[in-house]
Amino acid sequence: MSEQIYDIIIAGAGPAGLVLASRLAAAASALRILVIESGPPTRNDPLHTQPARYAHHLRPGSTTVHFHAARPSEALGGRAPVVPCGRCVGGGSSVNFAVYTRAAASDYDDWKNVHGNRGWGSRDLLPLLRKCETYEIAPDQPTHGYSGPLKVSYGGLFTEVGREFLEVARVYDTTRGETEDVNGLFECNKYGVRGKSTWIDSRTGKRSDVPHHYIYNRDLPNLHILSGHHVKRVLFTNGRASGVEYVPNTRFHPSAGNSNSEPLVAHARRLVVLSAGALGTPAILERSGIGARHVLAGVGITEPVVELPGVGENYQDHQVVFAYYKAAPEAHTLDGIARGDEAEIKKWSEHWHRDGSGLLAQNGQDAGIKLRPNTHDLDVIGESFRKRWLSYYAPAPDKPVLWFGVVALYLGDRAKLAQPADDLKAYAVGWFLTHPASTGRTHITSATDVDAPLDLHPGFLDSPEDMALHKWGYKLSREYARRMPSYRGEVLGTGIHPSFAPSSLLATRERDGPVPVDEPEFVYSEEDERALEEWIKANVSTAWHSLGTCAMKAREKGGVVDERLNVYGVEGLKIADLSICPANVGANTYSTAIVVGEKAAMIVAEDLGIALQEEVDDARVRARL
Ligand SMILES: Cc1cc2nc3c(=O)[nH]c(=O)nc-3n(C[C@H](O)[C@H](O)[C@H](O)COP(=O)(O)OP(=O)(O)OC[C@H]3O[C@@H](n4cnc5c(N)ncnc54)[C@H](O)[C@@H]3O)c2cc1C
Repeated sequence: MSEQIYDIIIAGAGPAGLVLASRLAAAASALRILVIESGPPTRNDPLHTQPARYAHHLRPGSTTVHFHAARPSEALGGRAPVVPCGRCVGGGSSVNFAVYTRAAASDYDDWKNVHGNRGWGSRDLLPLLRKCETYEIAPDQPTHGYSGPLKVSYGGLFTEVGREFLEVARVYDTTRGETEDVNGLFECNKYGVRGKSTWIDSRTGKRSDVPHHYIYNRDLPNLHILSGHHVKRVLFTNGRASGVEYVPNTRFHPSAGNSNSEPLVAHARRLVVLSAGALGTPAILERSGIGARHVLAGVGITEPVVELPGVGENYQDHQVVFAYYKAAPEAHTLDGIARGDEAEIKKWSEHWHRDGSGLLAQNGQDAGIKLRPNTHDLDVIGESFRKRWLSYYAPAPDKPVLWFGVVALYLGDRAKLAQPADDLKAYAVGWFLTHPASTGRTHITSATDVDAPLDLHPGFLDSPEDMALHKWGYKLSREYARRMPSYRGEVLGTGIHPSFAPSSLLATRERDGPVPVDEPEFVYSEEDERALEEWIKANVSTAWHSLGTCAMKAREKGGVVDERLNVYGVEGLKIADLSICPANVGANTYSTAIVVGEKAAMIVAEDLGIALQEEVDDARVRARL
């Protein structure tokens, strides 16, 4: 058995774990830090650095994403959803869609005031939200940063469907108005004047992932990243985390035998941090004997190290649905790149290499709104949502109810297409629930086998008010999409839209172009409503935003960590990833993962008595703004 000694061991190289590792390694050269990551390295690989290549990572057989199959769900009509998570150096930050959105201030304020975590309110986290970013979009915005490692821009090309979505909104929805900054934290329900921003560098067209901007570009000799290895469990000596057991990932080390082989050991003199994400971290804790007694007993651990019933509970996600429409042949979409069309990739690579522009420097998601219902919308949504609206949303005017917007590609199953043509150009008008009422859980099924599937129930649609919001989302989607000049009818195929009766006006048909913006809205019969519900059950899926499974709240309320990220009941063990979120955030989750990493770095630095370095202003960026 090989043994190694470090000061700090971090399990998982996702964005939160790597931000933490980078900040600490830069601040104290004497600290020896080891990060152990299940997946492969990502350095200078265009599949990671070119933002538009994200669909590649979601293909079957992907080596950079792990597909967690959940158990069949009654609320989904017996369907078993799949939750993919990034599994590579950078975690989700290296494979995600690079959509830049930020939570509502009140989301973080809830973490502080409702869940009792001092230091985690919006005013506490704002300096960290600024510290991580360089906002290339506009100068002097009060909540944005201008010297952080991660660049934020509009990307390399404004798609037709993005522009058209906003043009339709200006005429079709005159109630909400526009704003310069949809991500300023303190307001929502307005359309961005230029659309949506991205985690993309405007100068190079590169993805703003964490490895290339916090790790690979820095000289950190005291930081070692061991990729291709799974952390199996945490080791304890007299109630203190003293190291980890880990095994080679047989996918990258086939000669290592199986994942049950004799584990390797790394010792931590000062701290072990779990940063394996909302599905990885609770699994490591449970394999280490920390969790609910009945869950641990179920896998043969009869003597828990610490009994913490909250481990793996409180799972949350955003429940996304996409409704697809055919786009005009001349519209720019990411379909060719997503299909791996070499000529298309070569063409756009030339732009990308030349000046960071074009479709490869894009994510196809350049228009949308963080939406709240008005009085009329509340009537459309119906009574099942009213109570949640009054108790949760009405008192917090900065909280959206849906993210609603356009995505310039067909991301669905090609086997469902009526005509799986290679020249299909499509766009979705899709939505996700920003704070679904439904929650779920995840637990291990083996105490020893790191490759054993999880017992995962994400809980999609378990609460009826979530269904009501999805139905509203679809109704809006059809109305926006068919008014856009690039519209050429719905994408036809099996289950791509609800099975409305052929006599219904809503039935999908071949169409040549858009309807006038003042076209009357569709009216849904009871039969249409039923067809829509069945379709939502069949199509709602993860928004790839898992969180909350080791919540930061009081132990007696199911909490797993305290506000200093310490796991209850042991010493020397912290968690730094999205599993700590006590409640959801109304936005895509990358920015929150980075902020958790930045906050964890502050907390650990305070604990160890070291000073973190500040970011130095990038004068070149300032000159360009
Ligand atoms: C396909 C996809 C698209 C997304 N799109 C967007 C988007 O456009 N915008 C946005 O804001 N957010 C997006 N997200 C979400 C965002 O990327 C995640 O919320 C974020 O990455 C979570 O960060 P994390 O640090 O909590 O964990 P993760 O990113 O999940 O990282 C955890 C890491 O730990 C590793 N790990 C797990 N178990 C072990 C183990 N036992 N041993 C060692 N290593 C382990 C994993 O391999 C992984 O690399 C997307 C995510 C995905 C997957």
